[in-house]
Amino acid sequence: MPPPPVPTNGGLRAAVKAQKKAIKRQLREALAPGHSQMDWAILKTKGLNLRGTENILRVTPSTLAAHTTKEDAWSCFFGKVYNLTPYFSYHPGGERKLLRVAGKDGTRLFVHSHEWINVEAMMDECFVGYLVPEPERAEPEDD
Ligand code: HEM
Repeated sequence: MPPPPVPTNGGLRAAVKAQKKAIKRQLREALAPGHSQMDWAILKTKGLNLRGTENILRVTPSTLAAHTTKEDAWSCFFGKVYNLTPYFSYHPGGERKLLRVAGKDGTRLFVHSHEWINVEAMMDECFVGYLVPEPERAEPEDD
């Protein structure tokens, strides 16, 4: 097989720039010690209430939209709503990516980034409830 083409000067510069950018991102989003996926799995076995609610709820889009801060972030994946807050510091893709989907349906971005990840299994202890449509408003009655 012939060797790969040597990049021209411009191509090389672009490659180095992309590499530096990737390293910067990795450093910025490095997980703190004790925050690996194994640590997350262990945390889930501790019997803590990670969902932050007592019962499984029916969540409307407007209720979902009220949970947008890092301290209180809900998102929906494949029709199921999860409390993201406990997972922020464990997410290998960084906290900012999770915050992007807080308060809304994150399925599209989730699938775009890693469709192979089993969100149901990883976030089972953070399951808040099912996304349901807004209740229909009663029409005012004519006299
Ligand atoms: C609760 C939902 C989520 C869970 C459980 C989750 C879990 C994970 C896991 C386990 C990885 C590591 C994958 C690997 O090493 O192969 C990862 C990486 C990543 N995640 Fe997520 N994720 C979630 C939501 C999201 C969302 C909504 C986005 C985008 C907005 C996102 C973007 C990314 C990116 C870009 C990476 C790659 C990081 C890298 O390789 O440097 N994730 N996520």
